[in-house]
Amino acid sequence: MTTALITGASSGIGSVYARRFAARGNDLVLVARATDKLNILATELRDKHGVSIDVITADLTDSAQIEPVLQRLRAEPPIDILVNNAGAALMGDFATAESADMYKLLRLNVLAPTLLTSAVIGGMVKRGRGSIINIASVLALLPEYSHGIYAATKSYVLTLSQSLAAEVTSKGVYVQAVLPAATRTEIYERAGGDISKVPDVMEVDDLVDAALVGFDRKELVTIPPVPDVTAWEAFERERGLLAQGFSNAQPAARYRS
Ligand SMILES: NC(=O)C1=CN([C@@H]2O[C@H](COP(=O)(O)OP(=O)(O)OC[C@H]3O[C@@H](n4cnc5c(N)ncnc54)[C@H](OP(=O)(O)O)[C@@H]3O)[C@@H](O)[C@H]2O)C=CC1
Ligand SMILES: N[C@@H](C=O)C(=O)O
Repeated sequence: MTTALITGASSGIGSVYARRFAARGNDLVLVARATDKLNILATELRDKHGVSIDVITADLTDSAQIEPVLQRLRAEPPIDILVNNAGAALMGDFATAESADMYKLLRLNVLAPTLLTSAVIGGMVKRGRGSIINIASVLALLPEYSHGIYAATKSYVLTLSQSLAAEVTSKGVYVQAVLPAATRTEIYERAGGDISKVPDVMEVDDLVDAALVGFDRKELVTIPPVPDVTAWEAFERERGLLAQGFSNAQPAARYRS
Protein backbone atom coordinates (compact mmCIF):
# COMPACT_ATOMS: atom_id res chain seq x y z
CA MET A 1 0.00 0.00 0.00
CA THR A 2 1.42 3.43 -0.91
CA THR A 3 0.71 6.62 1.01
CA ALA A 4 0.21 10.08 -0.48
CA LEU A 5 0.52 13.27 1.59
CA ILE A 6 -1.46 16.11 0.03
CA THR A 7 -1.22 19.70 1.23
CA GLY A 8 -4.19 21.98 0.71
CA ALA A 9 -6.53 18.98 0.60
CA SER A 10 -9.49 20.81 2.13
CA SER A 11 -10.67 22.35 -1.16
CA GLY A 12 -10.07 22.81 -4.86
CA ILE A 13 -7.24 20.98 -6.63
CA GLY A 14 -5.94 19.30 -3.45
CA SER A 15 -9.32 17.78 -2.55
CA VAL A 16 -9.62 16.29 -6.05
CA TYR A 17 -6.12 14.79 -5.76
CA ALA A 18 -7.27 13.24 -2.46
CA ARG A 19 -10.31 11.72 -4.17
CA ARG A 20 -8.30 10.38 -7.07
CA PHE A 21 -5.46 8.91 -5.01
CA ALA A 22 -7.96 7.30 -2.60
CA ALA A 23 -9.80 5.80 -5.59
CA ARG A 24 -6.45 4.37 -6.74
CA GLY A 25 -6.12 2.63 -3.35
CA ASN A 26 -3.55 4.93 -1.76
CA ASP A 27 -3.59 5.66 1.95
CA LEU A 28 -3.63 9.40 2.54
CA VAL A 29 -2.37 12.11 4.84
CA LEU A 30 -4.44 15.24 4.34
CA VAL A 31 -3.03 18.62 5.38
CA ALA A 32 -4.67 22.07 5.58
CA ARG A 33 -6.00 24.50 8.19
CA ALA A 34 -9.70 23.61 7.95
CA THR A 35 -9.88 20.48 10.16
CA ASP A 36 -13.65 20.11 9.73
CA LYS A 37 -13.42 19.97 5.93
CA LEU A 38 -10.49 17.53 6.07
CA ASN A 39 -12.38 15.25 8.47
CA ILE A 40 -15.52 15.24 6.31
CA LEU A 41 -13.45 14.35 3.24
CA ALA A 42 -11.48 11.70 5.15
CA THR A 43 -14.66 10.01 6.42
CA GLU A 44 -16.18 9.99 2.94
CA LEU A 45 -13.06 8.53 1.31
CA ARG A 46 -12.48 5.90 4.04
CA ASP A 47 -16.07 4.70 3.65
CA LYS A 48 -15.94 4.72 -0.13
CA HIS A 49 -12.49 3.23 -0.77
CA GLY A 50 -11.50 1.48 2.47
CA VAL A 51 -8.19 3.33 2.65
CA SER A 52 -6.50 4.63 5.78
CA ILE A 53 -6.50 8.43 6.13
CA ASP A 54 -4.78 10.68 8.65
CA VAL A 55 -5.52 14.36 9.01
CA ILE A 56 -2.97 16.95 10.07
CA THR A 57 -4.25 20.44 10.77
CA ALA A 58 -1.51 22.93 9.99
CA ASP A 59 -1.04 26.48 8.86
CA LEU A 60 1.97 25.88 6.63
CA THR A 61 3.08 29.51 7.01
CA ASP A 62 3.65 28.90 10.73
CA SER A 63 7.02 27.39 11.64
CA ALA A 64 5.60 25.56 14.68
CA GLN A 65 2.57 24.19 12.83
CA ILE A 66 4.53 22.93 9.82
CA GLU A 67 6.74 20.81 12.14
CA PRO A 68 4.31 17.83 12.59
CA VAL A 69 3.96 17.67 8.80
CA LEU A 70 7.75 17.60 8.41
CA GLN A 71 7.95 14.89 11.09
CA ARG A 72 5.33 12.77 9.30
CA LEU A 73 7.28 13.11 6.03
CA ARG A 74 10.40 11.75 7.75
CA ALA A 75 8.56 8.98 9.63
CA GLU A 76 7.41 5.41 8.87
CA PRO A 77 5.41 4.12 7.08
CA PRO A 78 7.02 6.17 4.35
CA ILE A 79 5.26 8.79 2.29
CA ASP A 80 5.47 7.54 -1.30
CA ILE A 81 3.82 10.54 -2.98
CA LEU A 82 4.06 14.16 -1.80
CA VAL A 83 1.65 16.60 -3.43
CA ASN A 84 2.82 20.17 -2.77
CA ASN A 85 -0.47 21.83 -3.63
CA ALA A 86 -1.38 24.27 -0.82
CA GLY A 87 -1.05 27.78 -2.12
CA ALA A 88 -2.70 31.13 -2.42
CA ALA A 89 -2.82 34.08 -4.77
CA LEU A 90 -2.13 37.71 -3.95
CA MET A 91 -3.96 40.31 -5.98
CA GLY A 92 -2.59 43.76 -6.72
CA ASP A 93 0.61 45.48 -7.73
CA PHE A 94 4.05 44.89 -6.28
CA ALA A 95 4.45 48.62 -5.62
CA THR A 96 1.48 48.75 -3.29
CA ALA A 97 1.66 45.29 -1.72
CA GLU A 98 1.93 44.98 2.05
CA SER A 99 5.22 43.34 3.01
CA ALA A 100 3.40 41.17 5.58
CA ASP A 101 1.18 39.74 2.83
CA MET A 102 4.19 39.06 0.58
CA TYR A 103 6.04 37.42 3.45
CA LYS A 104 3.07 35.12 4.12
CA LEU A 105 2.72 34.21 0.45
CA LEU A 106 6.42 33.41 0.19
CA ARG A 107 6.16 31.16 3.25
CA LEU A 108 3.17 29.31 1.79
CA ASN A 109 4.02 29.10 -1.92
CA VAL A 110 7.83 28.90 -1.70
CA LEU A 111 9.17 27.98 1.74
CA ALA A 112 6.58 25.33 2.64
CA PRO A 113 7.01 23.18 -0.51
CA THR A 114 10.79 23.53 -0.15
CA LEU A 115 10.82 22.35 3.47
CA LEU A 116 8.30 19.57 2.86
CA THR A 117 10.27 18.28 -0.12
CA SER A 118 13.48 18.47 1.86
CA ALA A 119 11.92 16.38 4.65
CA VAL A 120 10.81 13.57 2.35
CA ILE A 121 13.44 13.45 -0.39
CA GLY A 122 16.24 11.76 1.58
CA GLY A 123 14.04 8.74 2.37
CA MET A 124 12.82 8.53 -1.21
CA VAL A 125 16.36 8.54 -2.56
CA LYS A 126 17.38 5.89 -0.01
CA ARG A 127 14.44 3.66 -1.00
CA GLY A 128 15.04 4.35 -4.69
CA ARG A 129 11.41 5.30 -5.26
CA GLY A 130 8.83 7.99 -4.61
CA SER A 131 7.04 10.82 -6.36
CA ILE A 132 6.76 14.54 -5.77
CA ILE A 133 4.02 16.53 -7.46
CA ASN A 134 4.46 20.29 -7.31
CA ILE A 135 1.54 22.51 -8.29
CA ALA A 136 2.99 25.53 -10.06
CA SER A 137 1.03 27.62 -12.59
CA VAL A 138 1.18 28.66 -16.23
CA LEU A 139 2.05 32.07 -14.79
CA ALA A 140 5.52 30.65 -14.11
CA LEU A 141 5.96 30.96 -17.88
CA LEU A 142 3.90 34.12 -18.29
CA PRO A 143 4.93 36.45 -15.46
CA GLU A 144 3.98 39.60 -17.38
CA TYR A 145 0.33 38.54 -17.14
CA SER A 146 0.18 38.93 -13.39
CA HIS A 147 1.29 41.79 -11.13
CA GLY A 148 2.93 41.28 -7.76
CA ILE A 149 4.90 38.26 -6.57
CA TYR A 150 2.48 35.37 -7.25
CA ALA A 151 3.97 34.47 -10.66
CA ALA A 152 7.48 34.60 -9.21
CA THR A 153 6.50 32.14 -6.47
CA LYS A 154 5.24 29.76 -9.16
CA SER A 155 8.42 30.21 -11.25
CA TYR A 156 10.31 29.09 -8.16
CA VAL A 157 8.14 25.97 -7.92
CA LEU A 158 8.78 25.14 -11.59
CA THR A 159 12.52 25.78 -11.33
CA LEU A 160 12.82 23.76 -8.12
CA SER A 161 11.00 20.87 -9.79
CA GLN A 162 13.30 20.94 -12.82
CA SER A 163 16.46 21.13 -10.80
CA LEU A 164 15.27 18.48 -8.33
CA ALA A 165 14.33 16.16 -11.20
CA ALA A 166 17.84 16.57 -12.63
CA GLU A 167 19.20 15.46 -9.25
CA VAL A 168 16.89 12.58 -8.30
CA THR A 169 15.39 11.02 -11.45
CA SER A 170 18.40 8.74 -11.87
CA LYS A 171 17.90 7.67 -8.22
CA GLY A 172 14.39 6.39 -8.89
CA VAL A 173 12.45 9.43 -7.65
CA TYR A 174 9.91 11.02 -9.98
CA VAL A 175 9.23 14.78 -9.90
CA GLN A 176 6.32 16.42 -11.71
CA ALA A 177 5.52 20.12 -12.02
CA VAL A 178 1.89 20.74 -12.89
CA LEU A 179 1.10 24.10 -14.49
CA PRO A 180 -2.63 24.78 -14.33
CA ALA A 181 -4.14 27.85 -15.94
CA ALA A 182 -7.36 29.34 -14.55
CA THR A 183 -9.17 26.56 -12.70
CA ARG A 184 -12.53 26.76 -10.90
CA THR A 185 -11.60 26.74 -7.21
CA GLU A 186 -11.86 29.07 -4.23
CA ILE A 187 -8.47 30.67 -4.90
CA TYR A 188 -9.80 33.79 -6.63
CA GLU A 189 -12.42 34.60 -4.02
CA ARG A 190 -10.00 33.91 -1.19
CA ALA A 191 -7.65 36.53 -2.68
CA GLY A 192 -10.46 39.06 -3.10
CA GLY A 193 -10.97 38.36 -6.81
CA ASP A 194 -14.02 37.31 -8.81
CA ILE A 195 -13.80 34.12 -10.87
CA SER A 196 -16.83 35.12 -12.95
CA LYS A 197 -14.59 37.75 -14.60
CA VAL A 198 -11.96 35.17 -15.60
CA PRO A 199 -12.21 33.73 -19.14
CA ASP A 200 -11.67 30.08 -20.08
CA VAL A 201 -11.84 28.55 -16.63
CA MET A 202 -11.11 24.82 -16.46
CA GLU A 203 -13.17 22.60 -14.16
CA VAL A 204 -11.07 21.28 -11.30
CA ASP A 205 -11.87 17.60 -11.92
CA ASP A 206 -10.72 17.96 -15.55
CA LEU A 207 -7.52 19.68 -14.43
CA VAL A 208 -6.55 16.98 -11.94
CA ASP A 209 -7.51 14.10 -14.25
CA ALA A 210 -5.31 15.59 -16.98
CA ALA A 211 -2.46 16.15 -14.51
CA LEU A 212 -2.72 12.50 -13.48
CA VAL A 213 -2.42 11.38 -17.11
CA GLY A 214 0.87 13.34 -17.14
CA PHE A 215 1.79 11.73 -13.79
CA ASP A 216 1.20 8.22 -15.12
CA ARG A 217 3.32 9.09 -18.17
CA LYS A 218 6.03 10.40 -15.84
CA GLU A 219 6.11 13.82 -17.49
CA LEU A 220 8.38 16.33 -15.78
CA VAL A 221 6.20 19.28 -16.76
CA THR A 222 2.46 18.90 -17.34
CA ILE A 223 0.49 21.85 -18.72
CA PRO A 224 -3.09 20.58 -19.00
CA PRO A 225 -4.60 23.39 -21.12
CA VAL A 226 -1.89 23.49 -23.83
CA PRO A 227 -3.39 21.77 -26.89
CA ASP A 228 -0.16 20.94 -28.70
CA VAL A 229 2.72 19.49 -26.70
CA THR A 230 5.15 20.37 -29.49
CA ALA A 231 4.85 24.03 -28.37
CA TRP A 232 6.36 23.06 -25.00
CA GLU A 233 8.94 20.81 -26.64
CA ALA A 234 10.00 23.67 -28.96
CA PHE A 235 10.28 25.98 -25.93
CA GLU A 236 12.55 23.49 -24.20
CA ARG A 237 14.63 22.96 -27.34
CA GLU A 238 15.21 26.71 -27.66
CA ARG A 239 16.14 26.88 -23.97
CA GLY A 240 18.75 24.21 -24.65
CA LEU A 241 20.11 26.23 -27.57
CA LEU A 242 20.29 29.37 -25.41
CA ALA A 243 22.14 27.39 -22.74
CA GLN A 244 24.82 26.40 -25.24
CA GLY A 245 25.90 30.06 -25.12
CA PHE A 246 26.39 30.09 -21.35
CA SER A 247 29.83 28.44 -21.42
CA ASN A 248 31.99 31.35 -22.49
CA ALA A 249 34.85 32.90 -20.55
CA GLN A 250 34.48 36.09 -22.63
CA PRO A 251 31.46 38.37 -22.95
CA ALA A 252 29.75 38.11 -26.31
CA ALA A 253 31.15 40.32 -29.07
CA ARG A 254 28.14 42.65 -28.94
CA TYR A 255 29.08 43.69 -25.37
CA ARG A 256 32.71 44.47 -26.16
CA SER A 257 33.70 47.96 -27.15
N1 LIG B 1 -7.21 27.72 -9.32
C1 LIG B 1 -6.36 28.21 -10.21
O1 LIG B 1 -6.75 28.94 -11.15
C2 LIG B 1 -4.92 27.86 -10.12
C3 LIG B 1 -4.36 27.34 -8.98
N2 LIG B 1 -3.03 27.06 -8.94
C4 LIG B 1 -2.41 26.53 -7.72
O2 LIG B 1 -3.14 25.40 -7.26
C5 LIG B 1 -2.90 25.23 -5.87
C6 LIG B 1 -4.21 24.89 -5.19
O3 LIG B 1 -5.06 26.01 -5.25
P1 LIG B 1 -6.61 25.91 -5.54
O4 LIG B 1 -7.10 24.55 -5.35
O5 LIG B 1 -6.86 26.59 -6.82
O6 LIG B 1 -7.16 26.90 -4.42
P2 LIG B 1 -8.06 26.71 -3.14
O7 LIG B 1 -8.12 28.04 -2.50
O8 LIG B 1 -9.34 26.02 -3.47
O9 LIG B 1 -7.21 25.70 -2.25
C7 LIG B 1 -6.07 26.11 -1.57
C8 LIG B 1 -5.73 25.04 -0.55
O10 LIG B 1 -4.57 25.45 0.16
C9 LIG B 1 -4.84 25.43 1.55
N3 LIG B 1 -4.13 26.50 2.23
C10 LIG B 1 -4.22 27.85 1.97
N4 LIG B 1 -3.47 28.53 2.83
C11 LIG B 1 -2.90 27.60 3.65
C12 LIG B 1 -2.03 27.67 4.77
N5 LIG B 1 -1.59 28.85 5.24
N6 LIG B 1 -1.64 26.51 5.36
C13 LIG B 1 -2.08 25.33 4.92
N7 LIG B 1 -2.91 25.19 3.86
C14 LIG B 1 -3.31 26.31 3.26
C15 LIG B 1 -6.34 25.64 1.68
O11 LIG B 1 -6.84 25.03 2.85
P3 LIG B 1 -7.20 25.76 4.24
O12 LIG B 1 -7.81 27.09 3.93
O13 LIG B 1 -8.11 24.78 4.91
O14 LIG B 1 -5.90 25.88 4.95
C16 LIG B 1 -6.83 24.85 0.47
O15 LIG B 1 -6.98 23.50 0.80
C17 LIG B 1 -2.22 26.50 -5.40
O16 LIG B 1 -0.85 26.24 -5.21
C18 LIG B 1 -2.43 27.48 -6.55
O17 LIG B 1 -1.41 28.43 -6.63
C19 LIG B 1 -2.24 27.22 -10.03
C20 LIG B 1 -2.74 27.72 -11.18
C21 LIG B 1 -4.12 28.08 -11.33
N1 LIG C 1 -5.15 31.99 -11.70
C1 LIG C 1 -3.94 31.94 -10.95
C2 LIG C 1 -4.22 31.58 -9.58
O1 LIG C 1 -4.97 32.22 -8.92
C3 LIG C 1 -2.97 31.06 -11.66
O2 LIG C 1 -3.16 30.90 -12.88
O3 LIG C 1 -2.03 30.57 -11.07
